[in-house]
Amino acid sequence: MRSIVLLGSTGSIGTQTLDVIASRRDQFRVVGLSASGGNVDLLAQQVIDFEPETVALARASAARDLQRALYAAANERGWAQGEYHLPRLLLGPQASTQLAGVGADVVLNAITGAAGLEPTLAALAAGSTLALANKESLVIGGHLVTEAARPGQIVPVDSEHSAFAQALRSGRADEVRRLILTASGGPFRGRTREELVDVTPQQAMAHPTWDMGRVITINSATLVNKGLELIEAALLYDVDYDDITVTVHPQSMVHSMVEFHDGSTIAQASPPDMRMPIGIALTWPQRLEGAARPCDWTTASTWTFEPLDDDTFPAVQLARRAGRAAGTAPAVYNAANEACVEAFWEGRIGFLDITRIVGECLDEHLADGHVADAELTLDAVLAADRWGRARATELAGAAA
Ligand SMILES: NC(=O)C1=CN([C@@H]2O[C@H](COP(=O)(O)OP(=O)(O)OC[C@H]3O[C@@H](n4cnc5c(N)ncnc54)[C@H](OP(=O)(O)O)[C@@H]3O)[C@@H](O)[C@H]2O)C=CC1
Ligand SMILES: CC(=O)[C@@H](O)[C@H](O)COP(=O)(O)O
Ligand SMILES: [Mn+2]
Repeated sequence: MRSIVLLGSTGSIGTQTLDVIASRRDQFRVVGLSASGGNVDLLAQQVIDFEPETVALARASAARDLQRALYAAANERGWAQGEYHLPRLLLGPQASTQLAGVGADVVLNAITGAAGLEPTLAALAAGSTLALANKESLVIGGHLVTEAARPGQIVPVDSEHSAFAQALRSGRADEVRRLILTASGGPFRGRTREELVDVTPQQAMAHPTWDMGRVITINSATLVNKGLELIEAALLYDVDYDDITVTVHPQSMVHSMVEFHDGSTIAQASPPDMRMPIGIALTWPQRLEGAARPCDWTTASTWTFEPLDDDTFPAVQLARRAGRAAGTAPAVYNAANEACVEAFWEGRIGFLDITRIVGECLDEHLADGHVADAELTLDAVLAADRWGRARATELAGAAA
């Protein structure tokens, strides 16, 4: 029986993780759940269903709402007070970090954004296996995260990196020639820049193959998600940026590939369903039987691959720059993007402004304020994160 702490339990990855666990109570015990406090009704249902010992809420003011929601959810099931479980509550901005550090067998970090960094470090320090969906924490933390981990302690949940981990088992590290990172291309694949000027957040949310949270869905539309994944791959598998190729594969059936030095390419394929990578991350290195449906070979289908249009979607090139510069550059890339996604969502900037502002922030940071990789500290990452957000918000204001 593995004990699981699930951070970000009310989100897209969080709910799918609980879906995987729900039918396998003999294998997994949920000991902790965390959320920001934005959806206490769902969190209350999860508490009643999974009976975690501890619940962490980033917004302390949501605690009372959670207690009310728990009472209402129990009432709905006809339970009186005392008949349902009341977890210990951790409250405030550090609550998920405290929960991540309790020493569960597996901490699955499915928080969105840079807020996942300290929980990631706490899970590693506590010796837990870190099932990592929150790619931002690895990207911005860089070697602070990889060096805090013992070999194999970080298991990727991100579908592409799960594919790499699975394919890499086909050969030795010194037999790998390059990684091929697949991208769906997002909802605007094939469009020109002129055709992207007026696109709306609603159009950007129409991902062709995956149903995901807001930030990652907008990031898929700009290709910033692929930029983050490029840095994630370089850090996880210690591969040079020159040896990672991005290819657009609109069907999202092949989740990524590894090319070996004998000319062989090993691909991992399955329908776009996160329960597969979530399942294998919870039981790595074993596979979790029945985690998701396999490919259907009874009907005709076509899988296509095409080069990325870097002129229309500059996010991957910007990430290559940030990743190569390392140090605090990836933190600025991510923070500026998070601020821009919010500004785009609120109608303060246009779609093309997102990568334009991220690029400008990166240029300014590299010219002045960049902390090199050798000098990187947690404080430097957090300062770069604050600076990137503030500067991007300023530039977004000027664009409005
Ligand atoms: N969705 C997907 O298919 C995939 C997602 N990922 C990655 O997984 C992560 C989560 O994505 P996704 O599930 O889509 O996101 P969602 O927006 O759907 O969910 C985010 C979750 O994080 C919680 N949260 C947000 N801020 C905080 C905080 N400061 N402290 C604690 N909890 C917080 C939210 O709580 P609340 O509801 O209370 O606001 C919610 O539970 C991201 O890093 C994403 O890039 C990677 C691959 C695929
Ligand atoms: C499911 C998953 O891992 C997402 O990160 C997915 O990759 C998004 O798709 P694209 O960024 O390729 O559009
Ligand atoms: Mn992915």
